[in-house]
Amino acid sequence: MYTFNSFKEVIASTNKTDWDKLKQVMTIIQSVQENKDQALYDYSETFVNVKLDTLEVMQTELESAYHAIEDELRTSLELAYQNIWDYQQSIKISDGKTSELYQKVHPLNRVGIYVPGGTAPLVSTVLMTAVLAKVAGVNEIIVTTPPQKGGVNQAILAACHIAKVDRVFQVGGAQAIAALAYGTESIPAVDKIAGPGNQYVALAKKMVYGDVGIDSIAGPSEIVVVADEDTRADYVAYDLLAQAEHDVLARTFLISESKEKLEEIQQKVDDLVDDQPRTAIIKTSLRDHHYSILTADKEETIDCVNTIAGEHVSIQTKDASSYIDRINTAGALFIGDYSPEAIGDYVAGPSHVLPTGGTARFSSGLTVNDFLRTNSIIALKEESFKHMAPSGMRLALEESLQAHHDSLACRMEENK
Ligand SMILES: NC(=O)c1ccc[n+]([C@@H]2O[C@H](COP(=O)([O-])OP(=O)(O)OC[C@H]3O[C@@H](n4cnc5c(N)ncnc54)[C@H](O)[C@@H]3O)[C@@H](O)[C@H]2O)c1
Ligand SMILES: N[C@H](CO)Cc1c[nH]c[nH+]1
Ligand SMILES: [Zn+2]
Repeated sequence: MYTFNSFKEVIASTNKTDWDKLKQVMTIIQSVQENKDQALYDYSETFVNVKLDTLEVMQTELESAYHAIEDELRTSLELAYQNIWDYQQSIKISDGKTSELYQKVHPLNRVGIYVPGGTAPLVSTVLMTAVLAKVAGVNEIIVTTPPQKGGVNQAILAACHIAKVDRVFQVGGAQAIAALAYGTESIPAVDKIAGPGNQYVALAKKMVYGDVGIDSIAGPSEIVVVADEDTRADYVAYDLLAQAEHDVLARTFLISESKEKLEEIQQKVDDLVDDQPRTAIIKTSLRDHHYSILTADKEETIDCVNTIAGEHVSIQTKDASSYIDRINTAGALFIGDYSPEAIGDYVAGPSHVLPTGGTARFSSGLTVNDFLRTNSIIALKEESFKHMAPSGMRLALEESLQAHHDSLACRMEENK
């Protein structure tokens, strides 16, 4: 158990780039740039032991998968689809009011979406990304997801059909990010890559950024839970297990001003962990990346949450709503007993693709607006120009940029 002071040193040292892993990822990216499709076939054999005949999944397979999955699964996907669509539509930015100065919004042309599938097929991620691109009006949506023995997961394909994804490729890891960034014989280069993934995917996105757009660093999952003396220990325990089961690198943070509650929750986690099918992953994650922090008071609790800048922050105290205005670095904030993080993973509406590793200090969760770009419009009338230009001319002289000055001055002189 940490105090906030002892924890501060730990958190400062954990959010650093793993340079050795980054070098491995760089080798993969360079290999895809040089050998294109062949590198993708080779990495499929190396990393997932699958010998592929083709990289692309046909559209007809998406439709067949949609009809083949269980009715209950199809209905669940469709409910999630609708909630995601409605929420994203409600937050979509639009053109500024037309005047002499305003902003115009344009959908991106072609985007690549990464759907994780290493240790679990993240069906929900298809909807939490592609639907947003669709609401934005993106012209072409390309999904990549790791190859699987026996073919790509049927529910992932069905979700791609529901979201009207244009093309699907069975390519995973850093090699998928490289293919989307630079293109291969089969996979066209995209304008922006979005979607979460493990450390290799996250590092690859970081490396290709600039040659292509990325959404954020959405790496191994994290949760920060705040509990008080009345919090349900079983609820919190399951919430911690739910994030720990994503990855051995997943991080879980539990904060309370009550030492007894921290101990009770810890005991509950210990009691439940062996019943989970992914117990090996969970135990490693908890052993290496679980932090239980005892804080002195509410101010310190808030300071601690903001310092972590976690992907998910779940407030399960009696005064949960009072935290909303005070937490300013959460990827997403979950308030009260009936907003568990897992409801956000699947069906609430906001995307579950969120920044990790402290990057929520400066990045936001994925939204429809990540698939739009804006440009400003400057369409001045003569009168407005003539009002502004003398100041511009003076500033140009201050910068020793005579041609800038003259570009304005010649228009001041015209039609005098
Ligand atoms: N932050 C978010 O928004 C968010 C959302 C959903 C999931 N996630 C995270 O996504 C991740 C999914 O991870 P996953 O592993 O199950 O699937 P993944 O699809 O992200 O990665 C699997 C691929 O990683 C590559 N890989 C595996 N081991 C490698 C190695 N040693 N060297 C190079 N490449 C290697 C392989 O190509 C493999 O196919 C988890 O970390 C989860 O927490 C994050
Ligand atoms: N919790 C993950 C984001 O960290 C998203 C997810 C998808 N499926 C289940 N969970
Ligand atoms: Zn999850």
